[in-house]
Amino acid sequence: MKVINFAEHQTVVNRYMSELRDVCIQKDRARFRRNLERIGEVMAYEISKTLDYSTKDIQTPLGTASTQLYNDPIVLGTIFRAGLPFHQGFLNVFEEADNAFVSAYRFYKDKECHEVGIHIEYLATPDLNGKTLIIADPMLATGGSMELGLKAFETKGIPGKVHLCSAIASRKGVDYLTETFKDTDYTLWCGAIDPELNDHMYIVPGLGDAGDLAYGGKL
Ligand SMILES: O=c1cc[nH]c(=O)[nH]1
Repeated sequence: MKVINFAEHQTVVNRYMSELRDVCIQKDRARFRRNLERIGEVMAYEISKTLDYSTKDIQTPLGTASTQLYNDPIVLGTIFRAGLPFHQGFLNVFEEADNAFVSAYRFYKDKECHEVGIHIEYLATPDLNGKTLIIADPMLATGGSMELGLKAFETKGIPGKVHLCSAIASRKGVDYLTETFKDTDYTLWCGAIDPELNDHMYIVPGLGDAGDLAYGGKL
């Protein structure tokens, strides 16, 4: 598996990332969602460079223009709920794509929120056989929900190509997925890779709870 870290490059993505993380700016929910969307748009553009293209002739009012168009049948997969605005960014770019959804939530062994696992409940996906699957999961903490989300999707067909996308990943999550998918040609795209996970499996410095920041608190 190949890992791409946008934070290693001097691009506008770093500005979107800093706004997501900034404890004052992130209070503006609409802006928080839009920044996740914008990172999705840039990642989608970068992924478009890896697709398979063929030459097509386009009839204009004045003649014929020859152009390179991609052939990949794209499916955009997302993990509820924080994945939704990130997913929208990919869909803005690959607007003809099919879509797949899975719900994953953490369950805890005690009131102090010590995590024991991730539970998959809802799954809605088209046939994935031979498709180019792009999974949007903005916070890659342990890597568990990305792995389980992919496994859940794979019950509906084996994709030809897989792109795993996160806005912020932890070093531990990246190492876990790199080991788990070491014999694959998957690509993991990260807006940044942060050094730590705290006792509650939140990424540090991270940004907090992406789902709550995008959509408000939950019970
Ligand atoms: O830091 C984290 C980790 C997982 N999910 C989040 O929203 N934040």
